[in-house]
Amino acid sequence: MEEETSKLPLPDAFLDFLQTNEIDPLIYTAFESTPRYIRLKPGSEAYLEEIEAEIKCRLQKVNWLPGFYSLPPHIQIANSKPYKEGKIYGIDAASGAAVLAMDISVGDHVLDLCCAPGSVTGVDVARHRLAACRTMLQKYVLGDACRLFVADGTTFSLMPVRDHLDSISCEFALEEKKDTFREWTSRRPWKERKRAARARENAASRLVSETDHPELIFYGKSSGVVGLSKDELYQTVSSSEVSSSGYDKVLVDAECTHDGSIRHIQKFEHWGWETLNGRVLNAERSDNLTTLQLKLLINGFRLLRVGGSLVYSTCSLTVSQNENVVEWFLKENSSAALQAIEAAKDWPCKSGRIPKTLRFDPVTSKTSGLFVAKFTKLAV
Ligand SMILES: C[S@@+](CC[C@H](N)C(=O)[O-])C[C@H]1O[C@@H](n2cnc3c(N)ncnc32)[C@H](O)[C@@H]1O
Repeated sequence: MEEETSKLPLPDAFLDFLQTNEIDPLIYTAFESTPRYIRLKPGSEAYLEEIEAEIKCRLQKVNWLPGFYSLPPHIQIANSKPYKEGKIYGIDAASGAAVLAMDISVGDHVLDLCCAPGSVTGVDVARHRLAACRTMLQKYVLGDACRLFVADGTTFSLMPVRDHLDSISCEFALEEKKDTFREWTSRRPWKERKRAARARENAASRLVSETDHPELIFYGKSSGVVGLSKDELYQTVSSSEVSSSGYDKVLVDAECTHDGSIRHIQKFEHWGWETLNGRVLNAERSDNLTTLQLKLLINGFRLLRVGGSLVYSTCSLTVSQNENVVEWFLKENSSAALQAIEAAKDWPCKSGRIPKTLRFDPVTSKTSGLFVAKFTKLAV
């Protein structure tokens, strides 16, 4: 069979990076054969034929991932009616698998520590990306139980709003409750907008006061925020309380070099290959990223309740940002254990270098590259 050749003119510096990190450059030859994926919004199944007619292509059901369909990579969906109407999401199947790996049940409190621009309840350090996330929650009418905080995921400390907080609320209720959160509206009162702008200025100039809290840029009607006072929302709990009242599920889809995403690497054709050094290859940036990934994993795990599960993922295929982070984390955390991902039996992926971890890549999986590890928190 004739070997498929890359259409991407990968520069020598990038090929060196791949070689150093033992990544097969072959994956970048698959960019024309890797499909695009969509997820159908639950409840939109009846519109499947209509959607196919609108985007002028047949959707191929992804048998191993419920609700997902593949389509040829050249089909654009962003301007299509079903996308604008919120019937379909553009999301890679590997990212869908990472979410499925969390095994979320109805009623679970889920924390997504690097959420933008995805649409799970969460935290992100980049305000503009989180604002895009808020737009998506509103477009897909998904935000009813969500809260979105602009915050650093390495230090974020807020617990889910649980029943025990309701009992604390009763104490507050005895006093006159001032400054309680009303139903969220995009039209903030002038005073509030002014306060938020001041907080942002302070953060930018690092004059953050000790009362500076993560900025809440959205909350749904059923998120538990409506009726709370600021003190109640921002109260902290002891580490022993976290074991029982922490999050049931945590996703740490960490910032990384994105080298496993062919579509991301393809963008350098427009950005200029010379910018690759600053964005992907720079050794100092890689070291900083590894530190950030570890800190995000440590803090995400700290906020997990005992018995809960945390999924760590990156779209890098380097060992340093994946297996090395996992190994270091396990060595330092006796309450952390890797968990096999039950749903993965039928997934088209490989094992990572550590048993129970998984690797998706364009050649093996026909998806974007993704590393996935799942941990549970043991009582110690
Ligand atoms: C790989 S992306 C997440 C993609 C997202 N899970 C999705 O599916 O759309 C990583 C995100 O981490 C955010 N980020 C970077 N540093 C962070 C930090 N210290 N705390 C929280 N988020 C951070 C970036 O702004 C970026 O949005």
